[in-house]
Amino acid sequence: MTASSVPATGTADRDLRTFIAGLPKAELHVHHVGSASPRIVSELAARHPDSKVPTDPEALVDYFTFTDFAHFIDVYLSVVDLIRTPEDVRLLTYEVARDMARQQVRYAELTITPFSSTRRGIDERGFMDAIEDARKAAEAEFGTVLRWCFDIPGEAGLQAAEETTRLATDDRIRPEGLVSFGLGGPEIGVPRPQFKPYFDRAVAAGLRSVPHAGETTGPETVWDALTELRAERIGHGTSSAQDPKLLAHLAEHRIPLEVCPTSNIATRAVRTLDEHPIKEFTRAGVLVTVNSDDPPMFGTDLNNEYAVAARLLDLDERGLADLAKNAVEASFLDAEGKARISGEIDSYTSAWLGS
Ligand SMILES: Nc1ncnc2c1ncn2[C@@H]1O[C@H](CCC(=O)c2cccc(C(=O)O)c2)[C@@H](O)[C@H]1O
Ligand SMILES: [Zn+2]
Repeated sequence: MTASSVPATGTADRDLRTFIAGLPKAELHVHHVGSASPRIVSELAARHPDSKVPTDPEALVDYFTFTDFAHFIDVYLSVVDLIRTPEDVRLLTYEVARDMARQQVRYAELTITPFSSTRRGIDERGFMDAIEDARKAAEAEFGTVLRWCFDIPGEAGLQAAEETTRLATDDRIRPEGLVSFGLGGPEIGVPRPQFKPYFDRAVAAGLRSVPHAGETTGPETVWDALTELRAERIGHGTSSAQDPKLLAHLAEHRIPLEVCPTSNIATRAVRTLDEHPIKEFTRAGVLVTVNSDDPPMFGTDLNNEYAVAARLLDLDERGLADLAKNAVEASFLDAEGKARISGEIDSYTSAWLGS
């Protein structure tokens, strides 16, 4: 690289990052507890000083460096342990929405694991009221629309599945903002088909099926998610790239993938960004959405994930706008909500490009 090409590349990258920062966006794969910023984590850690989570935001960077997926889940659960009261839940949810609004996120489907909170003693009514209260405040004050995905922490077993399904389907407790039903945590040793009866009940109650699959195991897990759990979108789906028939199936049936590039590196599911299969997905015609998963834990945010995708997919502003519109299309918003955000994306992009 010549010395003179350095500033030119830097400028183009900066311009694209500025474009991304203002681009209206939707986020479809982001975890509630995994979105706690260093500021929120240190505030919660200070409230609960018996925890092993560092209170110093700088020390958190080391604490959030993972040796593998199992280590990530251990650290994740230590942050779950910081959330002990409905007021902690409300603070977390409201502050997460504020961070989203700063990034021009207009709509987010936030994955929440209510079982992890109810089993730690938070009253279920208090929990639901706290997330709903924060959802309404966030929409009124920041203009960010939140919807919930309740996920089963698969490794916690069928009792967790039963409890999550009850909380998601019982009209007396399920929150108004709930739209979908998921399955998270480790995949190794946690076969997807055992969760079929729970997904059947959730789908019968009107929820959309969005399990994690193919993040840490092979394409057969994605097939299981499709055939047994009736998945309408796939969380990660990274290993789908190993199975051309699966890629063709995802493309033909318009089953979107919720791709989270930096997460896959941080948990060591993929070795390097350059080896990430996102390009193979778009080449096969799969509807790709880009997401942040657990942004502060992975040292990223949604804007950075769009910049990563721009590099891996060689996208310009129009390509990035199309990527943002993929997320709107793949969302569980109604037609009017989709048209509104897509329209905003188009207006912003036209104004930016001066056309
Ligand atoms: N990249 C990710 N890929 C997958 N999942 C991810 C990712 N990021 C965040 N999660 C979240 O981690 C939770 C894991 C919780 C879990 O395994 C567990 C096991 C045993 C007991 C308990 C408990 O609470 O006592 C919890 C999942 O439910 C999911 O929401
Ligand atoms: Zn996830």
